[in-house]
Amino acid sequence: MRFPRLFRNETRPDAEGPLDVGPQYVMAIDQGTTSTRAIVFDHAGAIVSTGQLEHRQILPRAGWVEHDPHEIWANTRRVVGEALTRADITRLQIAAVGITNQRETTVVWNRHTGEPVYNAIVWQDTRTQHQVDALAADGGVDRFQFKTGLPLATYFSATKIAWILDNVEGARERAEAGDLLFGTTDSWLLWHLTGGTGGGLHATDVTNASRTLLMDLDTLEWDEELLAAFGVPRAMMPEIRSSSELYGTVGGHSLLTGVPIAGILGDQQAATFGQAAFEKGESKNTYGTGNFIIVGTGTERVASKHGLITTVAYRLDGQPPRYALEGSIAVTGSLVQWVRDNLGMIASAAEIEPLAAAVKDNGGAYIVPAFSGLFAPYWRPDARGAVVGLTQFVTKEHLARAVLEATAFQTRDVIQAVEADTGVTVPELRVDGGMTVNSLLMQFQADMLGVDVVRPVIVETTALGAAYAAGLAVGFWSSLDELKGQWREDARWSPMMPRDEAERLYRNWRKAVKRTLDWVDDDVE
Ligand SMILES: Nc1ncnc2c1ncn2[C@@H]1O[C@H](COP(=O)(O)OP(=O)(O)O)[C@@H](O)[C@H]1O
Ligand SMILES: O=P(O)(O)OC[C@H](O)CO
Repeated sequence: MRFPRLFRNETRPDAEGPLDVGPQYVMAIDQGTTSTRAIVFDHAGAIVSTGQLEHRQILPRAGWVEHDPHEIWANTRRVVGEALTRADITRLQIAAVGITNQRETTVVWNRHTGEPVYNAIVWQDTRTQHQVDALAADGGVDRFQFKTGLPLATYFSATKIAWILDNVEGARERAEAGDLLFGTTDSWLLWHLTGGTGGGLHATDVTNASRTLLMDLDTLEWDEELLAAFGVPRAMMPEIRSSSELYGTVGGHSLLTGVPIAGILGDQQAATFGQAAFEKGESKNTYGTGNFIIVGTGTERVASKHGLITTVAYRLDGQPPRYALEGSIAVTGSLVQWVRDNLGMIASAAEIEPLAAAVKDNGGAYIVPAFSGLFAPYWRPDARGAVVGLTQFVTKEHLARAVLEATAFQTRDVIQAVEADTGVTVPELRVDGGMTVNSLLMQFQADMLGVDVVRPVIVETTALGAAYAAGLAVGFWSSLDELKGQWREDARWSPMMPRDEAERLYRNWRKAVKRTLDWVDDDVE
Protein backbone atom coordinates (compact mmCIF):
# COMPACT_ATOMS: atom_id res chain seq x y z
CA MET A 1 0.00 0.00 0.00
CA ARG A 2 1.36 3.45 -0.90
CA PHE A 3 0.48 6.73 0.71
CA PRO A 4 0.24 10.23 -0.71
CA ARG A 5 3.54 11.29 0.81
CA LEU A 6 6.44 9.60 2.47
CA PHE A 7 6.46 9.70 6.20
CA ARG A 8 9.27 9.10 8.60
CA ASN A 9 8.26 9.38 12.21
CA GLU A 10 11.16 10.91 14.05
CA THR A 11 9.72 10.00 17.41
CA ARG A 12 9.78 6.31 16.43
CA PRO A 13 13.30 5.25 15.54
CA ASP A 14 12.23 1.69 16.34
CA ALA A 15 9.62 1.90 13.61
CA GLU A 16 11.82 3.19 10.84
CA GLY A 17 12.12 0.98 7.84
CA PRO A 18 12.41 1.91 4.20
CA LEU A 19 10.87 5.35 3.91
CA ASP A 20 7.66 4.22 2.26
CA VAL A 21 6.81 1.57 4.85
CA GLY A 22 7.07 3.71 8.00
CA PRO A 23 4.04 4.02 10.24
CA GLN A 24 1.03 4.48 8.00
CA TYR A 25 -1.75 4.83 10.53
CA VAL A 26 -2.88 6.76 13.57
CA MET A 27 -5.02 5.21 16.29
CA ALA A 28 -7.65 7.03 18.30
CA ILE A 29 -8.99 5.76 21.61
CA ASP A 30 -12.49 7.19 22.15
CA GLN A 31 -13.56 6.62 25.75
CA GLY A 32 -17.26 7.59 25.61
CA THR A 33 -20.16 7.55 28.06
CA THR A 34 -21.59 4.28 26.83
CA SER A 35 -18.65 2.60 25.14
CA THR A 36 -14.94 2.66 24.42
CA ARG A 37 -13.70 2.47 20.86
CA ALA A 38 -10.30 2.17 19.23
CA ILE A 39 -10.24 3.30 15.62
CA VAL A 40 -7.35 3.05 13.17
CA PHE A 41 -7.25 5.84 10.55
CA ASP A 42 -5.13 6.02 7.43
CA HIS A 43 -3.44 9.10 6.02
CA ALA A 44 -6.56 10.13 4.09
CA GLY A 45 -8.54 10.13 7.38
CA ALA A 46 -10.47 7.00 6.36
CA ILE A 47 -11.39 4.33 8.92
CA VAL A 48 -9.33 1.16 8.53
CA SER A 49 -10.68 -0.77 11.51
CA THR A 50 -12.62 -0.39 14.75
CA GLY A 51 -12.88 -2.17 18.08
CA GLN A 52 -15.73 -1.26 20.43
CA LEU A 53 -17.04 -2.42 23.81
CA GLU A 54 -19.83 -1.05 25.98
CA HIS A 55 -19.35 -0.74 29.72
CA ARG A 56 -21.88 -0.99 32.54
CA GLN A 57 -23.95 2.02 33.55
CA ILE A 58 -24.06 1.73 37.33
CA LEU A 59 -27.19 3.45 38.69
CA PRO A 60 -27.20 3.00 42.48
CA ARG A 61 -29.95 5.58 43.10
CA ALA A 62 -32.10 8.02 41.14
CA GLY A 63 -29.77 10.70 39.79
CA TRP A 64 -26.54 8.73 40.46
CA VAL A 65 -24.53 7.48 37.47
CA GLU A 66 -21.22 5.65 37.87
CA HIS A 67 -18.73 3.70 35.76
CA ASP A 68 -16.15 1.16 36.88
CA PRO A 69 -12.70 2.61 36.02
CA HIS A 70 -11.14 -0.89 35.92
CA GLU A 71 -13.73 -1.99 33.37
CA ILE A 72 -12.95 1.06 31.23
CA TRP A 73 -9.20 0.35 31.31
CA ALA A 74 -9.75 -3.37 30.58
CA ASN A 75 -12.10 -2.52 27.69
CA THR A 76 -9.54 -0.06 26.33
CA ARG A 77 -6.88 -2.77 26.12
CA ARG A 78 -9.31 -5.15 24.45
CA VAL A 79 -10.57 -2.68 21.83
CA VAL A 80 -6.99 -1.69 20.97
CA GLY A 81 -6.25 -5.37 20.32
CA GLU A 82 -9.43 -5.78 18.26
CA ALA A 83 -8.67 -2.75 16.11
CA LEU A 84 -5.08 -3.86 15.44
CA THR A 85 -6.18 -7.42 14.63
CA ARG A 86 -8.96 -6.30 12.31
CA ALA A 87 -6.57 -4.01 10.44
CA ASP A 88 -3.98 -6.82 10.43
CA ILE A 89 -1.26 -4.46 11.62
CA THR A 90 1.09 -4.09 14.60
CA ARG A 91 2.23 -1.18 16.75
CA LEU A 92 5.11 -0.58 14.34
CA GLN A 93 2.64 0.73 11.77
CA ILE A 94 1.03 3.17 14.22
CA ALA A 95 2.58 6.65 14.06
CA ALA A 96 0.80 7.93 17.16
CA VAL A 97 -2.17 7.45 19.46
CA GLY A 98 -4.72 10.15 20.28
CA ILE A 99 -7.09 9.95 23.26
CA THR A 100 -10.55 11.47 23.43
CA ASN A 101 -13.02 11.02 26.23
CA GLN A 102 -16.34 11.69 27.91
CA ARG A 103 -15.61 14.94 29.71
CA GLU A 104 -16.11 15.87 33.39
CA THR A 105 -16.48 12.22 34.52
CA THR A 106 -14.32 11.99 37.60
CA VAL A 107 -11.88 9.27 38.70
CA VAL A 108 -9.86 9.44 41.93
CA TRP A 109 -7.23 6.74 42.40
CA ASN A 110 -4.29 5.77 44.55
CA ARG A 111 -1.00 6.60 42.83
CA HIS A 112 0.83 3.74 44.64
CA THR A 113 -1.63 0.90 43.94
CA GLY A 114 -3.58 2.15 40.91
CA GLU A 115 -6.78 1.37 42.82
CA PRO A 116 -9.67 3.83 42.33
CA VAL A 117 -11.02 4.90 45.73
CA TYR A 118 -14.55 5.07 44.31
CA ASN A 119 -16.31 4.38 41.00
CA ALA A 120 -16.04 7.09 38.35
CA ILE A 121 -18.79 9.66 38.93
CA VAL A 122 -20.26 10.37 35.52
CA TRP A 123 -21.03 13.81 34.07
CA GLN A 124 -24.79 13.09 34.18
CA ASP A 125 -24.72 12.39 37.94
CA THR A 126 -26.66 14.93 40.04
CA ARG A 127 -25.81 13.77 43.59
CA THR A 128 -23.87 16.96 44.35
CA GLN A 129 -26.81 19.34 43.87
CA HIS A 130 -26.71 20.24 47.58
CA GLN A 131 -23.05 21.34 47.36
CA VAL A 132 -23.87 23.33 44.25
CA ASP A 133 -26.81 25.01 46.00
CA ALA A 134 -24.67 25.81 49.06
CA LEU A 135 -21.97 27.40 46.89
CA ALA A 136 -24.56 29.25 44.83
CA ALA A 137 -26.16 30.67 47.98
CA ASP A 138 -23.06 32.83 48.21
CA GLY A 139 -22.78 34.64 44.86
CA GLY A 140 -25.24 32.77 42.61
CA VAL A 141 -24.70 30.10 39.97
CA ASP A 142 -22.59 32.51 37.92
CA ARG A 143 -20.16 32.98 40.79
CA PHE A 144 -17.22 31.42 38.94
CA GLN A 145 -18.34 32.12 35.40
CA PHE A 146 -15.89 34.93 34.70
CA LYS A 147 -12.89 32.79 35.57
CA THR A 148 -14.05 29.39 34.31
CA GLY A 149 -16.67 30.14 31.62
CA LEU A 150 -19.00 27.72 33.42
CA PRO A 151 -22.12 28.01 35.56
CA LEU A 152 -22.09 26.24 38.92
CA ALA A 153 -23.64 22.84 38.16
CA THR A 154 -23.35 19.21 39.13
CA TYR A 155 -22.28 18.54 35.50
CA PHE A 156 -18.66 19.65 36.02
CA SER A 157 -15.93 17.75 37.90
CA ALA A 158 -15.26 19.98 40.94
CA THR A 159 -18.16 18.93 43.19
CA LYS A 160 -17.75 15.30 42.11
CA ILE A 161 -14.14 15.31 43.36
CA ALA A 162 -15.21 16.95 46.62
CA TRP A 163 -17.98 14.39 47.08
CA ILE A 164 -15.50 11.51 46.82
CA LEU A 165 -13.11 13.20 49.25
CA ASP A 166 -15.94 13.82 51.72
CA ASN A 167 -17.60 10.41 51.46
CA VAL A 168 -14.76 7.89 51.15
CA GLU A 169 -13.19 7.32 54.53
CA GLY A 170 -9.72 8.83 54.81
CA ALA A 171 -9.73 10.05 51.20
CA ARG A 172 -9.31 13.74 52.01
CA GLU A 173 -6.25 13.15 54.19
CA ARG A 174 -4.70 10.85 51.60
CA ALA A 175 -5.38 13.38 48.84
CA GLU A 176 -3.77 16.14 50.88
CA ALA A 177 -0.75 13.90 51.49
CA GLY A 178 -0.37 13.50 47.71
CA ASP A 179 -1.33 9.81 47.62
CA LEU A 180 -4.46 10.21 45.51
CA LEU A 181 -4.74 11.43 41.93
CA PHE A 182 -7.71 13.01 40.17
CA GLY A 183 -8.34 12.68 36.48
CA THR A 184 -11.04 12.65 33.83
CA THR A 185 -10.95 9.39 31.87
CA ASP A 186 -8.25 10.71 29.48
CA SER A 187 -5.90 11.05 32.48
CA TRP A 188 -6.88 7.64 33.83
CA LEU A 189 -6.01 6.01 30.49
CA LEU A 190 -2.89 8.13 29.90
CA TRP A 191 -1.54 7.19 33.34
CA HIS A 192 -2.09 3.49 32.66
CA LEU A 193 -0.77 3.57 29.10
CA THR A 194 2.43 5.33 30.17
CA GLY A 195 3.27 2.88 32.95
CA GLY A 196 0.71 3.24 35.79
CA THR A 197 2.25 2.56 39.20
CA GLY A 198 5.61 2.21 37.45
CA GLY A 199 5.79 5.95 36.75
CA GLY A 200 2.69 6.71 34.69
CA LEU A 201 2.25 10.26 33.49
CA HIS A 202 -0.41 12.25 35.38
CA ALA A 203 -1.60 14.83 32.88
CA THR A 204 -4.64 16.07 31.00
CA ASP A 205 -5.23 18.46 28.14
CA VAL A 206 -6.55 21.97 28.35
CA THR A 207 -9.98 21.16 26.86
CA ASN A 208 -10.66 18.57 29.55
CA ALA A 209 -9.27 20.85 32.25
CA SER A 210 -11.65 23.59 31.09
CA ARG A 211 -14.60 21.41 32.20
CA THR A 212 -13.66 21.01 35.85
CA LEU A 213 -14.65 24.45 37.26
CA LEU A 214 -11.06 24.53 38.60
CA MET A 215 -9.10 26.03 35.68
CA ASP A 216 -8.69 29.72 34.93
CA LEU A 217 -9.60 30.20 31.26
CA ASP A 218 -6.97 32.91 30.79
CA THR A 219 -3.94 31.40 32.54
CA LEU A 220 -4.92 27.83 31.57
CA GLU A 221 -3.73 26.70 35.02
CA TRP A 222 -5.47 25.34 38.11
CA ASP A 223 -6.62 28.28 40.16
CA GLU A 224 -5.89 28.40 43.92
CA GLU A 225 -9.07 30.31 44.73
CA LEU A 226 -11.23 27.78 42.89
CA LEU A 227 -9.41 24.80 44.42
CA ALA A 228 -10.01 26.31 47.86
CA ALA A 229 -13.68 27.10 47.16
CA PHE A 230 -14.39 23.48 46.20
CA GLY A 231 -12.01 21.96 48.78
CA VAL A 232 -9.83 20.17 46.24
CA PRO A 233 -6.14 19.69 47.18
CA ARG A 234 -3.68 20.93 44.55
CA ALA A 235 -1.56 17.78 45.03
CA MET A 236 -4.11 15.54 43.28
CA MET A 237 -4.45 17.61 40.11
CA PRO A 238 -2.89 16.52 36.80
CA GLU A 239 -0.52 18.68 34.79
CA ILE A 240 -2.38 20.66 32.11
CA ARG A 241 -0.88 20.24 28.63
CA SER A 242 -1.83 21.36 25.13
CA SER A 243 -4.14 19.19 22.99
CA SER A 244 -1.48 18.17 20.48
CA GLU A 245 2.04 17.36 21.65
CA LEU A 246 4.18 14.39 22.60
CA TYR A 247 2.91 13.50 26.10
CA GLY A 248 4.88 10.26 26.37
CA THR A 249 5.10 6.80 24.87
CA VAL A 250 3.16 3.68 25.73
CA GLY A 251 5.14 1.80 28.38
CA GLY A 252 5.42 -1.80 29.55
CA HIS A 253 4.81 -4.81 27.37
CA SER A 254 1.61 -4.17 25.51
CA LEU A 255 0.29 -4.15 21.99
CA LEU A 256 1.19 -0.46 21.71
CA THR A 257 4.53 -0.38 23.54
CA GLY A 258 6.72 2.44 22.29
CA VAL A 259 3.96 4.24 20.37
CA PRO A 260 3.82 7.98 21.09
CA ILE A 261 0.68 9.37 22.73
CA ALA A 262 0.43 12.73 21.02
CA GLY A 263 -3.15 14.05 21.16
CA ILE A 264 -5.79 14.53 23.86
CA LEU A 265 -9.10 16.34 23.46
CA GLY A 266 -12.41 16.12 25.32
CA ASP A 267 -14.82 14.29 23.02
CA GLN A 268 -16.91 17.27 21.96
CA GLN A 269 -13.87 19.39 21.19
CA ALA A 270 -12.43 16.38 19.34
CA ALA A 271 -15.56 16.14 17.20
CA THR A 272 -15.21 19.84 16.36
CA PHE A 273 -11.57 19.23 15.40
CA GLY A 274 -12.58 16.14 13.37
CA GLN A 275 -15.14 18.26 11.51
CA ALA A 276 -12.24 20.57 10.62
CA ALA A 277 -14.20 23.41 12.30
CA PHE A 278 -10.99 25.17 13.40
CA GLU A 279 -11.93 28.78 12.73
CA LYS A 280 -14.01 31.44 14.41
CA GLY A 281 -17.70 31.02 13.50
CA GLU A 282 -17.37 27.39 12.43
CA SER A 283 -19.57 24.94 14.32
CA LYS A 284 -20.78 21.37 14.73
CA ASN A 285 -23.55 19.49 16.51
CA THR A 286 -22.85 15.97 17.80
CA TYR A 287 -25.86 13.69 18.35
CA GLY A 288 -24.82 11.00 20.88
CA THR A 289 -25.95 10.24 24.43
CA GLY A 290 -26.54 13.98 24.64
CA ASN A 291 -26.12 16.72 22.04
CA PHE A 292 -23.25 19.15 22.11
CA ILE A 293 -23.14 22.20 19.86
CA ILE A 294 -19.82 23.99 19.65
CA VAL A 295 -19.08 27.21 17.78
CA GLY A 296 -15.53 28.56 17.61
CA THR A 297 -14.79 32.10 18.78
CA GLY A 298 -11.09 32.11 17.79
CA THR A 299 -8.48 33.44 20.22
CA GLU A 300 -11.14 35.55 21.93
CA ARG A 301 -13.17 34.14 24.81
CA VAL A 302 -16.78 35.23 24.62
CA ALA A 303 -18.94 35.30 27.75
CA SER A 304 -22.42 33.99 27.04
CA LYS A 305 -25.49 35.96 28.04
CA HIS A 306 -27.83 33.24 26.82
CA GLY A 307 -26.97 30.10 28.75
CA LEU A 308 -23.97 28.80 26.83
CA ILE A 309 -20.63 27.68 28.26
CA THR A 310 -17.31 29.26 27.37
CA THR A 311 -14.78 26.52 26.82
CA VAL A 312 -11.39 25.82 25.24
CA ALA A 313 -11.82 24.42 21.71
CA TYR A 314 -8.20 23.28 21.35
CA ARG A 315 -4.63 24.41 21.88
CA LEU A 316 -1.83 23.32 19.60
CA ASP A 317 1.62 23.05 21.15
CA GLY A 318 3.24 26.47 21.52
CA GLN A 319 0.20 28.33 20.19
CA PRO A 320 -2.47 30.41 21.91
CA PRO A 321 -5.67 28.58 22.83
CA ARG A 322 -8.73 28.70 20.61
CA TYR A 323 -11.98 29.23 22.52
CA ALA A 324 -15.56 28.25 21.80
CA LEU A 325 -19.13 28.64 23.00
CA GLU A 326 -20.86 25.38 23.76
CA GLY A 327 -24.48 24.36 24.21
CA SER A 328 -24.54 21.09 26.15
CA ILE A 329 -27.80 19.13 26.05
CA ALA A 330 -27.86 16.25 28.53
CA VAL A 331 -30.45 13.90 27.03
CA THR A 332 -30.98 13.18 23.32
CA GLY A 333 -29.82 9.70 22.17
CA SER A 334 -30.19 8.48 25.75
CA LEU A 335 -33.94 9.20 25.46
CA VAL A 336 -34.03 6.67 22.62
CA GLN A 337 -32.15 4.21 24.86
CA TRP A 338 -34.64 4.88 27.65
CA VAL A 339 -37.57 4.15 25.33
CA ARG A 340 -35.79 0.92 24.36
CA ASP A 341 -34.60 -0.21 27.81
CA ASN A 342 -37.11 1.21 30.29
CA LEU A 343 -40.31 1.19 28.20
CA GLY A 344 -39.49 -1.72 25.86
CA MET A 345 -41.26 0.17 23.07
CA ILE A 346 -38.51 -0.72 20.60
CA ALA A 347 -35.90 -3.51 20.54
CA SER A 348 -33.09 -1.41 19.04
CA ALA A 349 -32.39 2.30 18.64
CA ALA A 350 -32.74 1.97 14.86
CA GLU A 351 -36.39 0.87 15.25
CA ILE A 352 -37.43 4.32 16.41
CA GLU A 353 -37.26 5.69 12.87
CA PRO A 354 -39.76 3.33 11.12
CA LEU A 355 -42.05 3.61 14.15
CA ALA A 356 -42.00 7.42 13.99
CA ALA A 357 -42.36 7.38 10.20
CA ALA A 358 -45.67 5.50 10.51
CA VAL A 359 -47.38 8.80 11.45
CA LYS A 360 -47.14 12.18 9.78
CA ASP A 361 -46.73 14.25 12.94
CA ASN A 362 -46.52 14.02 16.75
CA GLY A 363 -50.31 13.98 17.21
CA GLY A 364 -49.95 16.89 19.65
CA ALA A 365 -47.53 15.09 22.05
CA TYR A 366 -44.24 16.56 23.28
CA ILE A 367 -41.60 14.86 25.43
CA VAL A 368 -39.17 17.01 27.40
CA PRO A 369 -36.39 14.68 28.63
CA ALA A 370 -35.26 16.71 31.65
CA PHE A 371 -33.89 13.58 33.34
CA SER A 372 -30.98 15.43 35.00
CA GLY A 373 -32.75 18.76 35.01
CA LEU A 374 -32.27 20.88 31.90
CA PHE A 375 -28.79 21.85 30.71
CA ALA A 376 -28.17 24.53 28.07
CA PRO A 377 -29.58 27.02 27.57
CA TYR A 378 -31.86 26.72 30.62
CA TRP A 379 -29.58 25.35 33.40
CA ARG A 380 -32.55 24.32 35.54
CA PRO A 381 -31.69 21.49 37.96
CA ASP A 382 -35.22 21.70 39.35
CA ALA A 383 -36.79 20.47 36.09
CA ARG A 384 -37.82 16.86 35.53
CA GLY A 385 -39.04 15.07 32.41
CA ALA A 386 -42.60 15.36 31.14
CA VAL A 387 -44.85 14.11 28.36
CA VAL A 388 -47.45 16.76 27.57
CA GLY A 389 -50.27 17.23 25.09
CA LEU A 390 -51.64 13.72 25.63
CA THR A 391 -55.11 12.92 24.32
CA GLN A 392 -56.80 9.62 23.58
CA PHE A 393 -55.66 10.07 19.97
CA VAL A 394 -51.94 9.75 20.78
CA THR A 395 -50.32 6.42 19.86
CA LYS A 396 -46.88 4.95 20.46
CA GLU A 397 -45.97 6.02 16.92
CA HIS A 398 -46.72 9.64 17.88
CA LEU A 399 -44.58 9.22 21.00
CA ALA A 400 -41.72 7.81 18.91
CA ARG A 401 -41.90 10.94 16.80
CA ALA A 402 -41.99 13.14 19.91
CA VAL A 403 -38.82 11.38 21.15
CA LEU A 404 -36.93 12.29 17.98
CA GLU A 405 -38.39 15.78 17.79
CA ALA A 406 -37.20 16.50 21.35
CA THR A 407 -33.61 16.33 20.07
CA ALA A 408 -34.31 18.76 17.25
CA PHE A 409 -36.21 21.21 19.48
CA GLN A 410 -33.44 21.21 22.08
CA THR A 411 -30.92 21.86 19.31
CA ARG A 412 -32.95 24.84 18.14
CA ASP A 413 -33.00 26.21 21.71
CA VAL A 414 -29.20 26.19 21.67
CA ILE A 415 -28.74 27.49 18.12
CA GLN A 416 -30.93 30.47 19.02
CA ALA A 417 -28.70 31.12 22.03
CA VAL A 418 -25.58 30.90 19.82
CA GLU A 419 -27.06 33.40 17.39
CA ALA A 420 -28.07 35.75 20.20
CA ASP A 421 -24.58 35.58 21.75
CA THR A 422 -22.57 35.98 18.55
CA GLY A 423 -24.97 38.13 16.54
CA VAL A 424 -24.29 35.80 13.61
CA THR A 425 -26.80 33.48 11.92
CA VAL A 426 -25.59 29.87 11.73
CA PRO A 427 -25.67 29.35 7.93
CA GLU A 428 -25.86 25.55 8.01
CA LEU A 429 -25.36 22.87 10.63
CA ARG A 430 -22.53 20.32 10.41
CA VAL A 431 -23.64 17.18 12.25
CA ASP A 432 -22.11 13.91 13.44
CA GLY A 433 -22.67 11.17 16.05
CA GLY A 434 -24.78 8.03 16.38
CA MET A 435 -28.20 9.63 15.85
CA THR A 436 -27.31 11.20 12.51
CA VAL A 437 -28.06 7.92 10.71
CA ASN A 438 -31.70 8.79 11.44
CA SER A 439 -32.94 10.62 8.32
CA LEU A 440 -36.33 11.46 9.80
CA LEU A 441 -34.59 13.28 12.65
CA MET A 442 -32.14 15.05 10.32
CA GLN A 443 -34.98 16.23 8.05
CA PHE A 444 -36.98 17.47 11.04
CA GLN A 445 -33.84 19.23 12.30
CA ALA A 446 -33.47 21.09 8.99
CA ASP A 447 -37.20 21.96 9.12
CA MET A 448 -36.94 23.20 12.70
CA LEU A 449 -33.89 25.39 12.05
CA GLY A 450 -34.79 26.53 8.55
CA VAL A 451 -31.21 25.83 7.37
CA ASP A 452 -29.42 22.89 5.74
CA VAL A 453 -28.10 20.07 7.89
CA VAL A 454 -24.91 18.50 6.51
CA ARG A 455 -23.24 15.22 7.46
CA PRO A 456 -19.66 14.32 6.49
CA VAL A 457 -18.50 10.94 5.16
CA ILE A 458 -16.69 10.17 8.44
CA VAL A 459 -19.28 10.49 11.22
CA GLU A 460 -16.75 9.18 13.75
CA THR A 461 -15.51 12.75 14.00
CA THR A 462 -14.71 12.42 17.70
CA ALA A 463 -12.11 9.72 17.09
CA LEU A 464 -10.96 11.44 13.91
CA GLY A 465 -10.32 14.68 15.82
CA ALA A 466 -8.15 12.89 18.39
CA ALA A 467 -6.28 11.14 15.57
CA TYR A 468 -5.75 14.50 13.82
CA ALA A 469 -4.37 16.09 17.02
CA ALA A 470 -1.95 13.18 17.52
CA GLY A 471 -0.97 12.98 13.87
CA LEU A 472 -0.26 16.71 13.69
CA ALA A 473 2.08 16.50 16.69
CA VAL A 474 4.27 13.79 15.13
CA GLY A 475 4.23 15.23 11.60
CA PHE A 476 1.94 12.53 10.15
CA TRP A 477 -0.21 15.42 8.92
CA SER A 478 1.40 18.75 8.19
CA SER A 479 -1.19 21.46 8.90
CA LEU A 480 -4.77 22.36 9.70
CA ASP A 481 -5.20 23.26 6.03
CA GLU A 482 -4.26 19.74 5.00
CA LEU A 483 -6.89 18.38 7.42
CA LYS A 484 -9.52 20.82 6.14
CA GLY A 485 -8.96 19.44 2.65
CA GLN A 486 -9.97 15.98 3.86
CA TRP A 487 -13.54 16.94 4.88
CA ARG A 488 -16.09 15.37 2.51
CA GLU A 489 -19.86 15.85 2.43
CA ASP A 490 -21.93 12.68 2.57
CA ALA A 491 -25.54 13.83 2.99
CA ARG A 492 -27.52 17.07 3.12
CA TRP A 493 -31.08 17.79 4.32
CA SER A 494 -32.79 21.04 3.30
CA PRO A 495 -35.85 22.55 5.02
CA MET A 496 -39.15 21.39 3.50
CA MET A 497 -41.72 22.28 6.18
CA PRO A 498 -43.57 25.61 5.78
CA ARG A 499 -42.01 28.11 8.23
CA ASP A 500 -45.28 28.94 9.97
CA GLU A 501 -45.82 25.25 10.74
CA ALA A 502 -42.25 24.92 12.10
CA GLU A 503 -42.80 28.00 14.29
CA ARG A 504 -46.10 26.63 15.62
CA LEU A 505 -44.44 23.36 16.66
CA TYR A 506 -41.55 25.20 18.27
CA ARG A 507 -43.94 27.45 20.26
CA ASN A 508 -45.60 24.29 21.62
CA TRP A 509 -42.19 22.93 22.58
CA ARG A 510 -41.42 26.08 24.57
CA LYS A 511 -44.74 25.68 26.38
CA ALA A 512 -43.86 22.04 27.12
CA VAL A 513 -40.48 23.08 28.58
CA LYS A 514 -42.22 25.50 30.96
CA ARG A 515 -44.33 22.61 32.30
CA THR A 516 -41.18 20.77 33.48
CA LEU A 517 -39.74 23.61 35.59
CA ASP A 518 -40.03 23.93 39.39
CA TRP A 519 -40.72 20.21 39.75
CA VAL A 520 -38.03 19.37 42.31
CA ASP A 521 -38.62 21.10 45.64
CA ASP A 522 -35.81 19.41 47.47
CA ASP A 523 -33.08 18.04 45.27
CA VAL A 524 -32.63 14.88 47.28
CA GLU A 525 -35.28 12.61 45.83
N1 LIG B 1 -31.10 5.03 14.30
C1 LIG B 1 -31.08 5.75 15.42
N2 LIG B 1 -32.04 6.66 15.67
C2 LIG B 1 -32.02 7.41 16.80
N3 LIG B 1 -31.06 7.32 17.74
C3 LIG B 1 -30.08 6.44 17.53
C4 LIG B 1 -30.02 5.61 16.38
N4 LIG B 1 -28.92 4.84 16.47
C5 LIG B 1 -28.31 5.16 17.62
N5 LIG B 1 -29.01 6.13 18.27
C6 LIG B 1 -28.66 6.77 19.57
O1 LIG B 1 -27.37 7.33 19.43
C7 LIG B 1 -26.64 7.19 20.65
C8 LIG B 1 -25.28 6.58 20.33
O2 LIG B 1 -24.53 7.50 19.62
P1 LIG B 1 -22.95 7.61 19.87
O3 LIG B 1 -22.48 8.70 18.97
O4 LIG B 1 -22.37 6.26 19.71
O5 LIG B 1 -22.99 8.04 21.39
P2 LIG B 1 -21.88 8.25 22.52
O6 LIG B 1 -20.60 8.61 21.82
O7 LIG B 1 -22.45 9.36 23.35
O8 LIG B 1 -21.80 6.96 23.30
C9 LIG B 1 -27.43 6.29 21.55
O9 LIG B 1 -27.93 7.07 22.62
C10 LIG B 1 -28.57 5.75 20.68
O10 LIG B 1 -29.78 5.68 21.40
O1 LIG C 1 -19.44 10.42 25.72
P1 LIG C 1 -20.39 11.33 25.02
O2 LIG C 1 -20.21 11.34 23.54
O3 LIG C 1 -21.79 11.08 25.45
O4 LIG C 1 -20.03 12.84 25.47
C1 LIG C 1 -20.15 13.22 26.80
C2 LIG C 1 -19.70 14.65 26.98
O5 LIG C 1 -18.32 14.80 26.83
C3 LIG C 1 -20.13 15.17 28.32
O6 LIG C 1 -19.76 16.50 28.48
